[in-house]
Amino acid sequence: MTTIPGYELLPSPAELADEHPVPARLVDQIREHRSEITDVLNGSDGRVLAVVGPCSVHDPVAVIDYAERLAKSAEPLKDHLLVVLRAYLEKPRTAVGWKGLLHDPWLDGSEDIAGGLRVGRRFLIMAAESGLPLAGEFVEPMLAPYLSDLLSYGAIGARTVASQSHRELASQLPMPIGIKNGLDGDLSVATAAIHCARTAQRHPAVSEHGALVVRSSPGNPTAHLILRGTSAGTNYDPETVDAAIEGLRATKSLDRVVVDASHGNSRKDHRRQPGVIADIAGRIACGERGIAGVMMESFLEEGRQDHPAPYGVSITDACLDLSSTMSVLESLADSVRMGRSVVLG
Ligand SMILES: O=C[C@H](O)[C@H](O)COP(=O)(O)O
Ligand SMILES: C=C(OP(=O)(O)O)C(=O)O
Repeated sequence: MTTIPGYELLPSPAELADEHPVPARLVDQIREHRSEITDVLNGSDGRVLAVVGPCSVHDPVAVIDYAERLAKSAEPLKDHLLVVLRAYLEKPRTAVGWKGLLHDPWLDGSEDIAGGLRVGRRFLIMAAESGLPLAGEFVEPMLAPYLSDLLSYGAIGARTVASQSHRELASQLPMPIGIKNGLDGDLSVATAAIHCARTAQRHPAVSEHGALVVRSSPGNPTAHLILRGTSAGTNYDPETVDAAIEGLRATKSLDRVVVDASHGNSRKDHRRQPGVIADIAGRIACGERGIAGVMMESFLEEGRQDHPAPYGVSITDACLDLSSTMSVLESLADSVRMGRSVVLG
């Protein structure tokens, strides 16, 4: 094999999957999780989706610890909430910064992406053993085939919602895809992205054997909107949710939304997340059906610190601690139960 200066050859997605195969029982579990999440999103399952976990995975051991504790504590809520673990291995940056475990697994700026793919895949297999469905954001479309078989929920973020290649990727992915509103809050961009993701596309992609191919994607009917707030403020108020749903209906898209309590909706202050969820929970208790789920940034300990941070503390966005997260989820589960009795009369 010829080595070209400045290039480093990566294993193909198939080679990496051979090195770190998904055990058969997890393949079945992931298939079931994707279908359960789809049912919750379209309302045929009356539970509410709760995508919770750290802003980013920088210490796989701490996140597995978090996942095991979350899975155990959330078990009693399972009739009302479908809890999904944020297992985010890539971070989109506003300017420059650490791009996540996949890009820089040793957190030393060496950007060993081959190492990151291996560590990331091993981490996702171990996290799936917690029994929780896993969520991730797809930042670099070329890296998606390395890990997408392990995720049950995907996100396209605020910084890439207008990107054609991300919309094409969403049209091919085999799991429900949440598409965030952009930083400026213009919902028409996210609505257009959802419409594109629902539509069949022919587009360039990387095959499982690492070849550059033209792929025919069927379109993803599970693409839906995540309201994450804007650079200027929040966007989970009833009027914005109703306007968003109207826009989604106009393009015959999935007409229920997920509200991200973090980011613009908490104005980047993690302590505001419980208030956002309490507001949503109150509306759900009164019979609101347009909100299919919530997202929260949560880790073992609250807040954030630059690397090296203490065990269980985020090194990217500030998080709510696990015990406060559980209180929030317990109240949300109560509201879902109450809302169901309102809807059923
Ligand atoms: O969710 C995490 C961050 O908000 C996102 O990656 C952007 O981070 P940055 O603005 O610190 O670059
Ligand atoms: C980067 C994220 O969100 P957003 O795209 O909304 O900023 C995230 O959820 O990690």
